Amino acid sequence: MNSKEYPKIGIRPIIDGRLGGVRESLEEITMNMAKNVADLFSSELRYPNGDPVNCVIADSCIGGVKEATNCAKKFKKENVGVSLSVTPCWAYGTETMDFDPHLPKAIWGLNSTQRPGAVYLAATLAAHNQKGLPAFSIYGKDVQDMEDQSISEDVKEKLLQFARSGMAVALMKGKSYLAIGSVSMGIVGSAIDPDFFQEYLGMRNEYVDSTEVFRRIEKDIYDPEEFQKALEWTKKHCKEGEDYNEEGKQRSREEKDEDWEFVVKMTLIIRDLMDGNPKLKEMGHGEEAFGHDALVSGFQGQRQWTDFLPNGDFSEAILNSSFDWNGIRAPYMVATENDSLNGISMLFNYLLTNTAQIFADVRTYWSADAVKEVTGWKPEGDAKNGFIHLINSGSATLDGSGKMTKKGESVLKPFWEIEEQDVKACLKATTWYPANRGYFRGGGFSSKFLTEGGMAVTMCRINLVKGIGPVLQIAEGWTIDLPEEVNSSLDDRTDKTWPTTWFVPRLTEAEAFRDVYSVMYNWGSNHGAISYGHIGKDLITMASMLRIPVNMHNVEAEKVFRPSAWNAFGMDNEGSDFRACAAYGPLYQ
Ligand SMILES: C[C@H](O)[C@@H](O)[C@@H](O)C(=O)CO
Ligand SMILES: [Mn+2]
Repeated sequence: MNSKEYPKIGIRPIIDGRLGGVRESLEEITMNMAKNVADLFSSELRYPNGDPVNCVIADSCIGGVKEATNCAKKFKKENVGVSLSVTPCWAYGTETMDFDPHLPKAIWGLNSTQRPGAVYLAATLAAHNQKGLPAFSIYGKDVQDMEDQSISEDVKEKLLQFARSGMAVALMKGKSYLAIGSVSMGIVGSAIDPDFFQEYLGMRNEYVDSTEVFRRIEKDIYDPEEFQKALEWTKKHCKEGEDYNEEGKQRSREEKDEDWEFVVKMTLIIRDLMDGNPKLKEMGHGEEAFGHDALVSGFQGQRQWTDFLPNGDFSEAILNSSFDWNGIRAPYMVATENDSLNGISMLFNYLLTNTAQIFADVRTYWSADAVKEVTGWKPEGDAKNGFIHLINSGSATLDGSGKMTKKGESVLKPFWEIEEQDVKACLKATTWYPANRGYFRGGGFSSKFLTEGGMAVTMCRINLVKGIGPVLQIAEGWTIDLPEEVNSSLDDRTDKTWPTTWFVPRLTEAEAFRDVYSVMYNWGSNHGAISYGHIGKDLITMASMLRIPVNMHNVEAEKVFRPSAWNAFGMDNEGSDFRACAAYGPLYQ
């Protein structure tokens, strides 16, 4: 996507409008605050295509309503999706405030006592709160001279947390979730709730029956040259594993070769359904060339498709990875089992980090005693309190093997930081086993890797709860390594042809994080979306922008950053989150 098409961050320099000395003395300082923040955002934040985030500054400082409305017009024209007001001085709250009900907004009032920047901040936040337009408050801890135009570390952190989360909100607006197929095995997340998408995320829902994938395979509605290139790459880099199906259930070599061709075609077609492909227009398929403008999709697969056709695991895994036959590229967000709520959870993580995502069943809690009982090994170190087995066939990115490195550490990274050796290492760590024919009667292949331990990760999940609406749950923690024989023993008890991640959440005093068992027990669904890094604070900030309450998290209290209005809903932060979200209702209602 061309970065000009992405939403921008709008910056509003707010000034005391009194001419005859006051305003004149502040013009340069105020405009410089805006320019410095714009430089910060463009240097620190990237769009999903890797380009620096674009900022738009109002044409003039805003001292009154006329300049405020001029700025609003400019922001609309420039596709501004996030709004930040900055000021070193007093100004007139309701005359200068940002009135747009859909723009995530914040105000930075400089803590410099020569002029009352903090007073403007408080006065205007009061206006925002009274008018039901919640805004984030940014105010530095230490007084700085007005002439000191640097951005202190604590202010920088808040500005970036706000901007990352606001940009994620803006990037979702107007884009689609594409459901390919419908409900998978009674998984309620694959029964799309269009009101959630429309009212909370500002997103559209697109639907195609799975037969559309089949039609395009049958009618060769995909790029034949790319198919050949993709098949060659797949044969060379995607090593097939042993067939663990019992004798009578194994597909012949010929059938497996046909399956490889089939799943490669599925991959091209699912991508084209999401993004479109101009090549299809050249081939005379003008309508198919458009695609469905989907930022995220879900493939039902089970059961009707997989009961007679090769499964979607190859397609989901490759599309979720940051590379394919065309080289290193941004990952696609594709949910297996068409679990749209886990697809959105993956999308939240992705838009906040620009890294590929692991889709997993939250499959098993292993207590230390149970591990000792089964393997003879008494868990120690990070595993001593037990751990959770995250595993699902299909949508786990191959980046999730943790074979990419940065300064010698296992990481997942934005595609523009990935190097060829990272790709090779991930492919080498992945084996593609013939699909379990008990589950996948139609055959296909499942990706298998074991995630490297020692990575900070965050698992999240959106759940829809009758009477509340959407709630978000978040568990920060780490991946862990188990001794080889312990890993094999536990993994072999499950589905050894699927990707495995051993996960330990950070434990806290909170009930749901009292121990590892409680995290599993309180998880609201069979699935979770796992991102590299501890990104819980950004998820919490973003959720508050969307008015989605967070029902469970283990993020340190000092990192929780929500609109100032939330404070008015009580002193218990987590309870006030629910009360505020209920009071404001969905962002796009
Ligand atoms: C193959 C199996 O049906 C799996 O798809 C099943 O265990 C799930 O992943 C359920 O979420
Ligand atoms: Mn699953």
